[in-house]
Amino acid sequence: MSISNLPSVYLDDMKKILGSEYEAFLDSYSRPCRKALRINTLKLGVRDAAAFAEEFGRETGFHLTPVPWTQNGFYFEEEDQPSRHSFYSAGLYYLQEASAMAPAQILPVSPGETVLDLCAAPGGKATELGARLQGQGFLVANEISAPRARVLMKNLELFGIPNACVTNTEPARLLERCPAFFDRILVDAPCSGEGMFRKDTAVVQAWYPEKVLECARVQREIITCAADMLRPGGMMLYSTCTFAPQENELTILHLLKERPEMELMEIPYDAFRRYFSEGLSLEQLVRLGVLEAGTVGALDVDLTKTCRLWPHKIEGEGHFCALLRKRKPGENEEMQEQQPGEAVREAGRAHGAGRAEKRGGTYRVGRAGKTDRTYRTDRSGKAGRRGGSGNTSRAAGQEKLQPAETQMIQNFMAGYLEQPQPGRPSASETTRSLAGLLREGLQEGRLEVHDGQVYLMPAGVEWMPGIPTLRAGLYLGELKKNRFEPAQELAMVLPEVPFPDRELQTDAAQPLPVEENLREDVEDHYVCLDPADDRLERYLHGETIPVRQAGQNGWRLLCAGRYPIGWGKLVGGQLKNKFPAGWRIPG
Ligand SMILES: C[S@@+](CC[C@H](N)C(=O)[O-])C[C@H]1O[C@@H](n2cnc3c(N)ncnc32)[C@H](O)[C@@H]1O
Repeated sequence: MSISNLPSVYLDDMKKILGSEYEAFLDSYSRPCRKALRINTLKLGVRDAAAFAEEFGRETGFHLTPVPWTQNGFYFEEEDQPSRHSFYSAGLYYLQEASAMAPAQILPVSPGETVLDLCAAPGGKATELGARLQGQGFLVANEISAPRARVLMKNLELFGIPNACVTNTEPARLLERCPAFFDRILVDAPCSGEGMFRKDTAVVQAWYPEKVLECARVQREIITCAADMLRPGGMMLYSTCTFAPQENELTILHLLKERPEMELMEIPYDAFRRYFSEGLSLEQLVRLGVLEAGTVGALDVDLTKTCRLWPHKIEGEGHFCALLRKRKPGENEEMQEQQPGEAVREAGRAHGAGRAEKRGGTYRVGRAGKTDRTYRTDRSGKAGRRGGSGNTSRAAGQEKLQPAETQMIQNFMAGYLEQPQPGRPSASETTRSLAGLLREGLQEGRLEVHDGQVYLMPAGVEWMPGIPTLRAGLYLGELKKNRFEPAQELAMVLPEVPFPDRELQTDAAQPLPVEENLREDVEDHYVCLDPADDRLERYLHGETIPVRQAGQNGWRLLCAGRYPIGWGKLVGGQLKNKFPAGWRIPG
């Protein structure tokens, strides 16, 4: 990127903000942008980043270096082309710019929490938040744009997140249904994108000076709605990929004035101090002419608690992050006086006690482990999920699952949720716990069927109609005349093959000796190919592929190495392709 292509108004502003660092900042435009990927911790454990980089690098041929401010982010080299590796189709990682990994890293998220990503498409942060829940709790990933919401849904499905709901609505409408509802909220706001200028010339071309204030107006609305959806005691992370203070520190200032119950938190700098810089102070904002000097005296806030990521200081693009918390009632007097509305406070208290309930019936939430397992939602039907428009309500087409049907589904799933036998090498901890969660869901009978489509519902959540929803619960497959046809979404949440040492099929024509530790029932469930086998690529294009005939004809989970990528039906040494048309990679 040449500096001569950058708007002069933008450069003037940057010079004022950066002062003596301006030249170094300009130099960063002549440095290449490093590409990065983030490992899906639902599917792979990363305990020691350096060791993982080496081991996974050996397995894939990638040249990986840890991104220092994340636990599971790695730079790769141009030649690695991880999007073309079969592990990409197994959902083992997400390609994401290194600075963009920061917001989801900074927001503390633990299994069991109720989390909202308010501006979520295409899912760079939502996939990480979902992975961090480790199947427990609930993620609502919302996106205002319908086409982008569909991309978001696909990415969450590819990541195998079993407890996510994808909604497609405006923040204000979501707020009507969910006041004081979420434990954690991420607001990765639409912005003027100045921090991406180095990486993407299209963003430079789309920029104009007024865009900064236009975005700032939208951000103020979004962040205020988000704060009202946060339960007292909950935390929110606001981020942008721009440098303009009007979209960053001033948006935070606006929120703190409008919602005094919100407080700015120190970003845990122990982990991040070396790489991130402080946000601009009130005095700096006055010097820049974006804040009136007269207002500063009345403000009691330290905006330097926010943080900025600068491309001349780190190997990443420009970002801004602010961590906020909503005080609980009684934490201070001022907050109690100005809490926005009695209803919100009521809902928040109930939620704190383990169950949120808004009277009038817009929503109720029972926490995991409760016997109340009703779950309601607007859910798009088959056509909707594959790109149609309508959201059908739950009542339409809902059927009762017969005990024999439940049994059939349980039998089908059981083959893929086995615990490794004692003495056999075991799958990763994460994988085993995910298998446990699925088994638990089946045992608790959290299955629902709509127009023949079977869903596994997250534990103890009830979601009332009224929110346009693309996906809620995990789509397991379809019931057809006493048959169960598994869905791609199910393939993506199934654990890795629980036999790490199993030999891989390398040649369809050459039968492998049956390994000692391989039982017939395993042969009846999986086809595992070497991750570099070109039959995987052919499968991803939609072709039928030849494989070794082992066990009976029927459904097989095709795996890249040990990691599932999709279904096929084995018939006489041919694996008939069941990879959905919408997922196929153009040939
Ligand atoms: C920076 S992007 C989000 C990127 C995403 N968090 C990720 O990591 O992949 C901002 C998103 O906000 C959405 N958006 C635009 N206008 C909005 C509005 N008024 N309210 C809520 N979201 C909006 C955009 O469609 C866009 O997908």
